[in-house]
Amino acid sequence: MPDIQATLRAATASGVIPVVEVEAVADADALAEALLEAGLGVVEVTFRTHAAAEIIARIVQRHPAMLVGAGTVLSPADLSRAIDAGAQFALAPGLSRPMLDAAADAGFAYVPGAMTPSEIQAGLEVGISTFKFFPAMPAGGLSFLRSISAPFRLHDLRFIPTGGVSIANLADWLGEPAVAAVGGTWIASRDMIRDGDWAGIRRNAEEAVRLARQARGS
Ligand SMILES: O=C(O)C(=O)C[C@H](O)[C@H](O)COP(=O)(O)O
Repeated sequence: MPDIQATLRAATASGVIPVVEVEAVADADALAEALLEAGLGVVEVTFRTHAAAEIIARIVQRHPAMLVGAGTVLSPADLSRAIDAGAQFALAPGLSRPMLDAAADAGFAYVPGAMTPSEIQAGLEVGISTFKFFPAMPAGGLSFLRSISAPFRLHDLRFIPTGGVSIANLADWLGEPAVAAVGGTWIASRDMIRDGDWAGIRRNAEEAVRLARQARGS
């Protein structure tokens, strides 16, 4: 099992993580290709469709350049399915004790959601310092994130804001040192995937990569 911190560094290296809901296994290849062609080597495949585990397995097997995260992982059973499918990391919108325990037992890179100081503390207690910040915009945006993370300044927290993130605010988020990457469905929305709009997905991904590079001065 690769080092958890190294996996999370790789997953956040581009600054952008597309969050996808894929219904049809047949769409996995075209989606992965569109993202990879745009220079995005990471994707979060959410367990919001019954095909999620199969889609993860397919991308892992056929597109080794892609780092595949399992998203919306809400139970230890989902986590096992994600790991068996070959996912390299897992994320959730929230945080729960059974999930923290299951991920620790598996030694697996798990990014729970946090939008309260209590959730941050619960993660820190088990050695987790990278959190999804969800729902980022409705919760109060960057100023809210700065406020809740301020007391934890000695803990080197890293956040992945999702929920209302888009090209309109991506640069603001990535300008914040505690933000490791942003995530969102806008790059490859459910409708775009269903309609097979691979060109549109590639364009969105290219734009996100370009803006993220600009924002980070890289
Ligand atoms: O399912 C998860 O694991 C989540 O944490 C939630 C997602 O990241 C958001 O649903 C993305 O939100 P939008 O980009 O505004 O559509």
